[in-house]
Amino acid sequence: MTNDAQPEEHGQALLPAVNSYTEWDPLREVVVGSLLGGVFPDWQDSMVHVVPDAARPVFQELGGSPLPAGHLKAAEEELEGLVEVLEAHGIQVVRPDAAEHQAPFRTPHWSSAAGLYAGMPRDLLMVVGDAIVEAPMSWRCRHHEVDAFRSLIKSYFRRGARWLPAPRPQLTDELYRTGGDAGDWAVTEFEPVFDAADFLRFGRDLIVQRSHVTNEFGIDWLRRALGPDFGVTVVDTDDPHAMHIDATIAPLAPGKLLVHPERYVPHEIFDGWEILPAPEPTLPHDWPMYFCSPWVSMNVLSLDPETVVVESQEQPLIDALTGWGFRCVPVDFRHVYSFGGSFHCVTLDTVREGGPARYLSRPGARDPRPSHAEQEP
Ligand SMILES: NC(=[NH2+])NCCC[C@H](N)C(=O)O
Repeated sequence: MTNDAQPEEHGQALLPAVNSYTEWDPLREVVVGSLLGGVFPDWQDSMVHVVPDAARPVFQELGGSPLPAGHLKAAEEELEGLVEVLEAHGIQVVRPDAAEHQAPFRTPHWSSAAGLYAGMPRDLLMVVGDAIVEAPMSWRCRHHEVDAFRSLIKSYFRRGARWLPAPRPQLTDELYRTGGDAGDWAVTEFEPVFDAADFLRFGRDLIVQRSHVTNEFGIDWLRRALGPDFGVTVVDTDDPHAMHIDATIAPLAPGKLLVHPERYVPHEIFDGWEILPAPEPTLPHDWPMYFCSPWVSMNVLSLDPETVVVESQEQPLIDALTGWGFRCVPVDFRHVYSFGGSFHCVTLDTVREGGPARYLSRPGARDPRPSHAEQEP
């Protein structure tokens, strides 16, 4: 495992340093996050919409404190296990730099008691073709999360990748909606914000959900930054805690969509795709889950259109995927679940085979809404 792999090292076909257009093409290189030194996030009221109820007092009381050492150590060992499995499949694995997540920081407008971790690159970064996009994340504690990945991004840039950092968000109080009606989003249209994990890539089309961390302004910014070669379509989901689409929809191969049976809302863009409802997760009800729901069971990672990395104890999902014709690669990951995600969340696929093909039913699909987000009154 090196942090400076050369494209020609990817085996038979020469591929650019960064090349990834879908969630399923054969994987050649991937970033795997690290939870080392991770801390509980400094509480912001906007988190109330997405943090599991049981975790709220923990965040409010322990914001900025280290994540529980024993559980974190087990999670880091599971991440190492994932790295070994990926390398055994001939996939190049690169990791982020160590970072001082406990360090407090401030801007002229606000301060944060600490950062968070470098465990979920999917939330922060997105690869679209040969471009690495840095997301303007709305949680203040994540404002410097990219620092742990910057040496990797600079290395990819030096080897020919495009680098698209979104406008650095101000994250002033005007961005956050406190209180309001149940249907209101936690973030206003004050400035462009999104988490990269609210998007999924289908070749020339991306889909995205509006969420408590992704606003229309952010979706508009990305649509314009990617230009006319890519369509960006907003799809609805039925998740009151909406943050990150990859535990609601998981494209596994061309025409095969794994979905959360309640959160998934049918959309014409998936016409012709086989919709595969994920079975109930098997996580014990008393398992510590600080950041997300047990439905991260469906947050799988495709190594190629036939092969999927699945949590080893999610037997109903393994059986279902096997029945749908996939080869499942089981990896222990329940301790990682506790800190916010699973295989798709903790990875960033920087090199996959394949190119900008069309897979969705409205070629060049675009959201018919106006080309810019209306400003909030
Ligand atoms: N990229 C991620 N961290 N995805 C995690 C999605 C978790 C989702 N909000 C849930 O609670 O089910």
